[in-house]
Amino acid sequence: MTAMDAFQDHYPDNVAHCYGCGRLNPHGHQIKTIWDGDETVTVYQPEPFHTSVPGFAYGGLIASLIDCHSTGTAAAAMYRQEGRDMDSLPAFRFVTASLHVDFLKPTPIDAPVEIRGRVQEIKGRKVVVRTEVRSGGVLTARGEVVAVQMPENFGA
Ligand SMILES: CCCCCCCC(=O)SCCNC(=O)CCNC(=O)[C@H](O)C(C)(C)COP(=O)(O)OP(=O)(O)OC[C@H]1O[C@@H](n2cnc3c(N)ncnc32)[C@H](O)[C@@H]1OP(=O)(O)O
Repeated sequence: MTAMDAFQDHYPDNVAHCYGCGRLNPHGHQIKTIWDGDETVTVYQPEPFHTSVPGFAYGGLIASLIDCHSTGTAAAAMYRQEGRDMDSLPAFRFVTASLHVDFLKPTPIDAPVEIRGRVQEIKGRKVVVRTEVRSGGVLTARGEVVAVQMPENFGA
């Protein structure tokens, strides 16, 4: 994997349909996340239809970006910890067990949103990721996600 490869570009097809991060979902956000040193970065341009109060992004969009940025970060961190390429098998795929968001300021809709994440903890199948959301360099939201490796029998 090169520095500019997005984590989501390596998701196996059968788990690449997520509304937030699946590259195979034409209606979804299709976010792209990369490493920047020990941090992970996603940059996303909201669309006009993501409006909450006119001029500002809907909080659910911000939560969704934090969510999928963090599950992607969790997977990438596990590969990194094991010194494995993201295309190697078995694949690490994470789902959200817990999503916490603090909305600090309104997030403008007409500028790119930058989400930066850091891994706080890796324990067994669990990865805790903390994120900060900025627009124009201004911190507008913080998030914390508990991501858990998707069980074989997910949904059973
Ligand atoms: C795969 C590519 C798509 C990417 C998806 C993008 C994000 C999504 O929208 S995913 C969809 C939304 N999420 C879901 O539907 C998940 C539904 N929940 C589940 O399936 C299960 O509860 C699941 C898998 C999260 C955890 O269940 P299970 O595998 O039995 O976990 P379990 O063994 O109990 O716990 C593992 C660890 O996680 C912790 N944990 C589990 N649930 C939570 C929670 N809600 N809050 C905090 N911690 C939790 C446990 O405490 C444990 O930690 P520790 O080892 O420190 O004790």
